[in-house]
This record gives sequence, structure tokens and C-alpha cells, in this order.
Amino acid sequence: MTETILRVRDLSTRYFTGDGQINAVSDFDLEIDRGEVFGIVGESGSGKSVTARSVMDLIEPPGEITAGSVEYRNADFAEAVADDHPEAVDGEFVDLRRIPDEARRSLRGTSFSMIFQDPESSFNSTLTVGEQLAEAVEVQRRASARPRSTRARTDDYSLTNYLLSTVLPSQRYVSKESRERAIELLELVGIPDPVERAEEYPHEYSGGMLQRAMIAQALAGEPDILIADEPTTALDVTIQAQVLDLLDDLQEETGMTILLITHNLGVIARMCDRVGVMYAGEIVERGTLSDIFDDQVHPYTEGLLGSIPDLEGGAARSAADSQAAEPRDDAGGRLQPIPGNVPSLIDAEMEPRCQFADRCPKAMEECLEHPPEYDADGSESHTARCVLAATDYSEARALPEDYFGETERPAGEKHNEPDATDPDADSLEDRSQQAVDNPGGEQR
Ligand SMILES: Nc1ncnc2c1ncn2[C@@H]1O[C@H](COP(=O)(O)OP(=O)(O)OP(=O)(O)O)[C@@H](O)[C@H]1O
Ligand code: NI
Repeated sequence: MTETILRVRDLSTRYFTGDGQINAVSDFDLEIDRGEVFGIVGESGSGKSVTARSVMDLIEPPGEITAGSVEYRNADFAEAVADDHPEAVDGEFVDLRRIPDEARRSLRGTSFSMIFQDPESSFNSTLTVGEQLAEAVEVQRRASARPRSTRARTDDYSLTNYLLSTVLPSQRYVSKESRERAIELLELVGIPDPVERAEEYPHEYSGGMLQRAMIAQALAGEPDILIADEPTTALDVTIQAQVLDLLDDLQEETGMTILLITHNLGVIARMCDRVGVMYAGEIVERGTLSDIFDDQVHPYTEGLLGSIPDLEGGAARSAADSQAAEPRDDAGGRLQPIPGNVPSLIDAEMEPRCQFADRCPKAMEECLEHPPEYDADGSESHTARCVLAATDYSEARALPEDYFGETERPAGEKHNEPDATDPDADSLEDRSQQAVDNPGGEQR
């Protein structure tokens, strides 16, 4: 039986900059089941990282979460906060935006953990990797030593830690147990010679090894939910595949829930149960892998799928071959560019229409209104913020090519069967040809 563990509703995050208000994430909804791997994919600037940071409450000025709720299901936690903050509790769910910062932070590491593209940012260069993992373990021990509480935790641990540290060989380890657990974690994530490697500093690790160590650090608190923002993008293809395998195995063993952010559709296909396609701060289409890869509705999703990166090559290669791995290909695994510009998210420049309309080969008059999430064919979780989920494309209602002025609108794709009942059917072909002849989309 599945149950929802994370429920995000109407979340909006804005940046208040000199250029104006930037609508990085708008009215964002998301539900993730316990044990599920949910992927978010989209072009650069679509709001993926801001979404992840908003869920983790890591938005910093000039950014601000301006609306919405982030509800986390945990019966014990709900009970603990119910007395002081009844308004934040809905059954077993707690709205993390309606509890004090301190209570919310108490969930970091133990309920929620995050891993980033850049592992250096997660480590302190002056401490050994083992010491830092031990500290993460200790955070979990403290949290589980007493029931979760919204009241401040008294700090009697520091005295204990001090006493322990004076009798241990390594002064910086919090306790013998946490040191041992740190080594176990390094072993768990596949770091060879973990006893020796624990004594090394972050700069002594290779990129792939440090990425593994960061995963170990994130897992130290046995989180319910792991948020992974482009966790393998900085790695070469072979190492990417190894790290993804590791995440996959760990997910299976621990049953943790993962929110995986990537702009690599190969990673999505390999790791995820369901996926949300993000554009201009919204999920524009979501569903199971087969909904998105085989039954997609939104022309933006189609555009992203124009090229599925090859991750399998890396995956299939054996460890022995990896020495001779091809040089890293920056384009490999990245989304292919879709013609037209990434939309401005500056509030004053945004219109209440489909944000993709100015790049869409199938934009119609209806697209000038902001589309709701329509149910789409396929699984019951398949939805699309696109009128094409509710109505067929009609050439008669198509917006003129130059409707959005300078912006280039690519022509309709050739494989679209012209609607047999549409008298203007072949003009679609004509328009395609024009766009090919005149890719800049300039006026004739
Ligand atoms: N600190 C900031 N100040 C101002 N604007 C910001 C800030 N951080 C993010 N933004 C804006 O929020 C929008 C979404 O950014 P975000 O980093 O979430 O994109 P992304 O989908 O993660 O892209 P990428 O694939 O490049 O990581 C962008 O328009 C960006 O300019
Ligand atoms: Ni990002």
C-alpha cells in the first residue's frame, strides 16, 4: 500500500532583485509516495533547484517563499507539534512552513537530507571525511535519543562529547561508535579502504569518491526523504553510472524516498518511478515514466525528448574498462536545446498564458490563457498543463507564426498527422518548410 510522504501545495518562491521580482517557482504542487523516486526534469533556469531548496527551507535572501505549504507525513512528529501548533497539523501531516524554524531544522539530516552537484560545498576542508561523517551520525543519535520535540533541545551532549573526546585516540571524533559508523558508511557507499580513507581530508578524494562520501553523509541520519539536485552532473559518464547504481541500491535497501533533480532524461529513465517536467517554475507535465516517455502530451516534453542522452553506454561498461573511458563529453546526457528562448521569469514580463506558447509549434488561441493541469491519457497520475490534453490541435485556431513578435516559434513537427477533417491541413506542412528555410523566423 502506498502513502503520500510529501505533499507540496501552491508553493511560490520569488527573488526580489534589482531587475524586479523573479517568479522562480509558481503555484507548485507535488505529491510523492513513501519509497518512490520522483524525478524533476527541465531546462536550465526552469526552477528545479529553487524547488528543491524551497522544500528543504534553504532559500536565502533576496529569495523568499511567498506562499504555499510543504507537508511532511510523520505521525510521531505530528503528535509532538500538535500541542503547540495545532494549525500546522493535518492528521499525520505537518506543514513545515507553519512551525518554528527550530522545529523544522530538527528534521534536517534525520527526516530530510539533500545532496548537491558540488560535493565540496558539503564538506569542511579542515576536517577529515571520517570526522564529518561521524558528526552527521551524531546528529542522528541525538535526534533519536529523545522524542522529537518542538522545544529546544538542551545541550547536555556537548559535555558528554567533550569527555568522550578526551579519552579517544582521535580527539575530533565525537565517539567511538560514531567513528565506527562513519567507516561503515564509507564502506556502504563503496569507498575502498574505508578505515584509511576516513582519516583523509576532502581534497584527497577524487570527484566521484567525494560524491560517494557526500551520499554517505546524507544517509548518516537515515533520512526518510533524500533530495538530490543534479547529484552526478559534474562526474564523467562512467562514474555517473556507478554513483546512480549506488543510489539505486541504497534506495532499494533503505526504502527511502528520493526527489531527484536532473536535466538528464537518461537519469530519469533509469532511476525514477514518476517524473515532473518543469518549465518556467511550474510542472507542465507529470506522470509515470511511460506517460512521459511514450504518451507525452505537452509539446515541451516532446521537445525535451527530441534527444535522449545515452547513459546506458556508461552503465554497461565494466569497472575495468572505466580506466579507458572516453573523455568527458559536456553535451553528453544534457537536454538538447529547444528552439527559442528560455522564458523570462521577471514578474513584470510574464503574461498569464501558457509560458511555453512563444516556443510552441502548436500554440493556439486557447494558449493565451494560463492552462490548468488537465488529466491526460495513460496512468491516473498523468496530467499536463496544456490544452492539447483536452482538445485536438487545430490549424484554424493556431496563432500566427509572428504572434509573439521577435521570438521564434518552430514549425509543427513533420510526424504530426494533419487532421483529416481540417481543410487547412497541408498549410501546416507549408509552414514547416518555411521555418526550415528560414530558421531565424524573420519576417518574409
Ligand atoms: N539567488 C538568486 N537570485 C536571483 N534569482 C535567482 C537566484 N537563484 C535562482 N534564481 C532564479 O530562479 C530561477 C530558477 O533557477 P533554478 O536554479 O531553480 O533553475 P534550475 O532549473 O535549477 O536550473 P539549472 O538546471 O541551471 O540548475 C532562475 O531564473 C534564476 O535566475
Ligand atoms: Ni539547478
